[in-house]
Amino acid sequence: MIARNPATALDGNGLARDGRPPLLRLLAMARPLRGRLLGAAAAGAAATGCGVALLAVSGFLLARASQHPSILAISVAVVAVRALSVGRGVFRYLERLASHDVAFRVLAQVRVAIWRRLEALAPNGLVLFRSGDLLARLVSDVDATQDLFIRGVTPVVAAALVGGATVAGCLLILAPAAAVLAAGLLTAALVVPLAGAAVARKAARAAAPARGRLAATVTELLDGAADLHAFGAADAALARAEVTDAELTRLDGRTAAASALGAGSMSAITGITLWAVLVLGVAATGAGTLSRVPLAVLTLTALAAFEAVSALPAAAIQLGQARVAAGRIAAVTDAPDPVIEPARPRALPPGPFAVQLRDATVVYRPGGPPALDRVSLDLPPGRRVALVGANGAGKSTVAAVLMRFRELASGAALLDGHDLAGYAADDVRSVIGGCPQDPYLFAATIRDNLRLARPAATDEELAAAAGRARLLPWIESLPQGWDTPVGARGAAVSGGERQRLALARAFLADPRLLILDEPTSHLDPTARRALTTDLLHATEGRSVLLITHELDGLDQVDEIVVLDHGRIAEQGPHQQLRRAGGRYQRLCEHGY
Ligand SMILES: Nc1ncnc2c1ncn2[C@@H]1O[C@H](COP(=O)(O)OP(=O)(O)OP(=O)(O)O)[C@@H](O)[C@H]1O
Repeated sequence: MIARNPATALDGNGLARDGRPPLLRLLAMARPLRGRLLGAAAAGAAATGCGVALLAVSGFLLARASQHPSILAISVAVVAVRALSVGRGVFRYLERLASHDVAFRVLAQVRVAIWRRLEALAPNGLVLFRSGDLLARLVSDVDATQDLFIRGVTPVVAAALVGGATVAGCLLILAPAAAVLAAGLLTAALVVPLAGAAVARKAARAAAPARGRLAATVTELLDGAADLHAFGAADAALARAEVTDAELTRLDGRTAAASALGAGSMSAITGITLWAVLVLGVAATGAGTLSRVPLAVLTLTALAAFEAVSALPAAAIQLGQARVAAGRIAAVTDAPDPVIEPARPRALPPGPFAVQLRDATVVYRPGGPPALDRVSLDLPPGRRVALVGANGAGKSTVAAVLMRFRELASGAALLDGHDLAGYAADDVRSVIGGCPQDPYLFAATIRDNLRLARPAATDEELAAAAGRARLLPWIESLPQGWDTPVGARGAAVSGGERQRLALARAFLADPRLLILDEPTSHLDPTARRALTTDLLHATEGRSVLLITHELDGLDQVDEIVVLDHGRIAEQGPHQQLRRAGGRYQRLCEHGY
């Protein structure tokens, strides 16, 4: 029989959207690990029980020893003290081991679930989140939810079992004292934690978003450092980060005050209860209904009983924070799908295919103007089409639709005559893709950045792709050649080299329909013309959609489509549009 690995046996869909509160959904993820969680609770209760029993037996031993009995009369108690001391340590260790094991396994699953969701949402579904805030959700919010398993389950079970058993034990010694102890324990276990959580609730609700804001602000400060310095805006941006930091410190201060209040109230309730138990016990001893040894046992047992509930006020506050964190995680996992995956995806056609848009309409904001308004476009195999138009005309939106990053509001997108939405998004992106408008270079070597497109690419294939992007002589001239690091976001290479690296990456991926979204942006006019000439040369005979503001060289493409405010203003070959007296002619002659 194959052993089931509890980590992989977890319910990976536990985070899926449903009607339950986010914290309960997290708890449900631990369902396959409930045996461990129960074991942790049992071990926690045993450890706390050993602690209470240890003090009770010690009380008995001390009081009985003062009466100078024979060693035989106390030998059982001596052995019990040793066993309970060892037992307390061993059970506490087992409890920590099991509860942390459950917590970390669930946390790992939550992180994977969030990451999968981020993958599905990127890039269009993530525009509502700041990247630093997403990082805070992925790291600190997920960390905060571990308290659900470590402090939210075991201490509560231990407090209920051990508190109840202790009161029952005391009932056998002195009923009124047991009643007082029960009242003290209930106040400490319910009133103090609930009051502490209520005081900290507002701070807990505000602290996690503030932590996300601070992470986002710091990330943006680092990413935009050069621009902030260039515009003399660094001090103002730093001041904004300091305001968020001060707010977070104030909120953490409130949480700490609530914790301190809880700890102080706990000590006060313990002292008052103990004093009352002692008064009742001494009175009973004076009345002759209680002897001295049970009095010592009763008093020390009452003192030890509070150990069972001492962790609850802090646990209640931390559970409040875990609840907020779980809500922030759910906001990511519940974010609406930018595209709907088909239940039974269609297989991709084996050979060349045509791609078409039919009256395609895209609306980004409900009620807002369409970014694409009934656009129809034909991209037959082997045809090179250029998409031109002013900023905001909708060119990148066409690319987003074709790569299944964006759903249509109406109309159709077809691949090989079938609805694009019937294919799995990943399948579509394996055959339609290329170079995004703002390509990302990782802080890795040139080789690794290119291999991103095809991890198994051989050195010859890498060299061929780099050659097509006219990069090879430059790479070979570098002292470290292919192993040259490009820096974070390609900061250690020039804008033109960055563009060509992105282009080489697109050539290496070699999708059947190559979409190049402004591959010459950020370049000077000479470099722009050179790169356009190179890429038109390198893509001869292939299916290409070239989105560009660079009109030089467009006489080489088969068709030019001019977009204006989301609509096709005109389309046709360069020679025809160049003298048609329309938008394209104006763009060529006046640049607007
Ligand atoms: N994620 C988004 N959310 C809301 N509106 C968006 C989003 N992306 C684009 N838009 C809007 O849709 C319209 C078309 O944008 P798009 O990026 O397709 O234009 P473009 O022609 O590629 O522009 P550019 O030449 O500047 O890259 C613009 O008005 C833009 O503000």
